[in-house]
Amino acid sequence: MSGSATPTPMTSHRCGPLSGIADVPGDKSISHRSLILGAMAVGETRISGLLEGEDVLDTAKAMQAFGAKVTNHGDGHWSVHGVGVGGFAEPDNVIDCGNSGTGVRLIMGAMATCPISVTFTGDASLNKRPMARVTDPLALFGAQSVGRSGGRLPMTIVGAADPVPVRYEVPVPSAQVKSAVLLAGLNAPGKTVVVEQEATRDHSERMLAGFGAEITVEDTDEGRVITLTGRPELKPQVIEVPRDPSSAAFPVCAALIVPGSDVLVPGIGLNPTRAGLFTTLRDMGADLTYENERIEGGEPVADLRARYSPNMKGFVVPPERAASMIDEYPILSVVAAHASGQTMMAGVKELRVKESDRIDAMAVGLRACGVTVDEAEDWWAVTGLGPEGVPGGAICESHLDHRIAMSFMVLGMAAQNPVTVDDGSPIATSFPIFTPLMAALGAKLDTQT
Ligand SMILES: O=C(O)C1=C[C@@H](OP(=O)(O)O)[C@@H](O)[C@H](O)C1
Ligand SMILES: C=C(OP(=O)(O)O)C(=O)O
Repeated sequence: MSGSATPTPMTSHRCGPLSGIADVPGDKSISHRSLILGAMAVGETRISGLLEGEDVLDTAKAMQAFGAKVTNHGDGHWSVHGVGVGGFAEPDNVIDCGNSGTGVRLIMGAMATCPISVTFTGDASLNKRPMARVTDPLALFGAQSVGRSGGRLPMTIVGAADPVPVRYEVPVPSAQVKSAVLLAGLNAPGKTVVVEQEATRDHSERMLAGFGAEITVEDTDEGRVITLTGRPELKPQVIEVPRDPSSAAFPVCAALIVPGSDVLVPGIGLNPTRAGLFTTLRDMGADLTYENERIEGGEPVADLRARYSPNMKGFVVPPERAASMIDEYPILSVVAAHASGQTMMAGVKELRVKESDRIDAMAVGLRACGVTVDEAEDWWAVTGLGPEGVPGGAICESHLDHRIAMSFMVLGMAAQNPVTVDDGSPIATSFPIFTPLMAALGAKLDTQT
């Protein structure tokens, strides 16, 4: 669990060129889903390349509490002996999902159509995040929930003893909500239909099909319509988790802004529902190339090569691209501070309900480092200072948010004065090897323990 009682300040100093190969860890979204679907299959799912970040480890513990046998064989190799759809046992203690919105929301979906009662909690960040977006559709299946005011954790969900399938139009662009409904639909007899207006990451759809569920996806006038037939017997899988594009974003963006850099980030998934940042960086004029493009496990994959890019221009990021790069706006704002002109990021109010209010967290820290940022509820704009870089020299708050902490560490690599975050410990939730990986490329990071 992140957010230890003792915060760990971290400082990033201006560094020389970054160079080398950055082997980033496994994809967080796919890692959570591998464990959860593995726990809902009958037999043993084997997983390699699992992200061993705190968020995913909390999901592994939860699956064990529901009766699945989860084994860590070392070096990213895990196995999950599943209990079958509808086979979750009632945990005998509270399920603590730490810092993870994905973990808690997907697990709520998976248990909501089982006749068990489960209390969920998380850290100070997760316990502030909205859960009604998930408990509202789960109520349609017959699940009941009682939480703190505003639909916050800690929260108890009483799963439906006699679930009914539902049709649900997701009101916010959220893969977590979509996935919670689909996972609940697994144990409802008949067809559960989810409609989304904007395509969000489609790992649940792809993986459900891989585990043998009957699932169809149609693009229609009313949106993307996903139809799942309940009560399948899920077949255990052998899963190789691809490397996480959201983690790749940090060495890629650092290389673009640190003079003289040339970094290769191999084996990154370029699923169009995840690759919006890389498209945007190229639109801004970044020297970012896709090498050795290939298909792996049915997904487009490439080695990303990022070189110092002093001529990047400010850009209006199309709002319809937001879902495909939702976790990457904090690090994009750091690149935008090094472009010439303004970068406008609109249609992004979801950023306000992540591990922190990410618009506010970045805006306050960037301003303290000498960057002009304008913002409203649904948009923000960064005025770039060009390749000279930013003054820096501030202590920025990470608000228990790994992406904010890593973004400010990257800012410091090219800033005129060191940049400090008050607490770097949340980085371990998604990218536990961030510090040694960046240091091996040439970054100068100090952790005060
Ligand atoms: O489904 C997922 O794995 C995720 C969905 C996104 O959240 P939302 O569904 O809230 O947009 C994203 O921010 C999160 O890091 C992972
Ligand atoms: C938003 C994120 O994660 P989660 O919602 O799972 O906490 C993230 O990793 O950027």
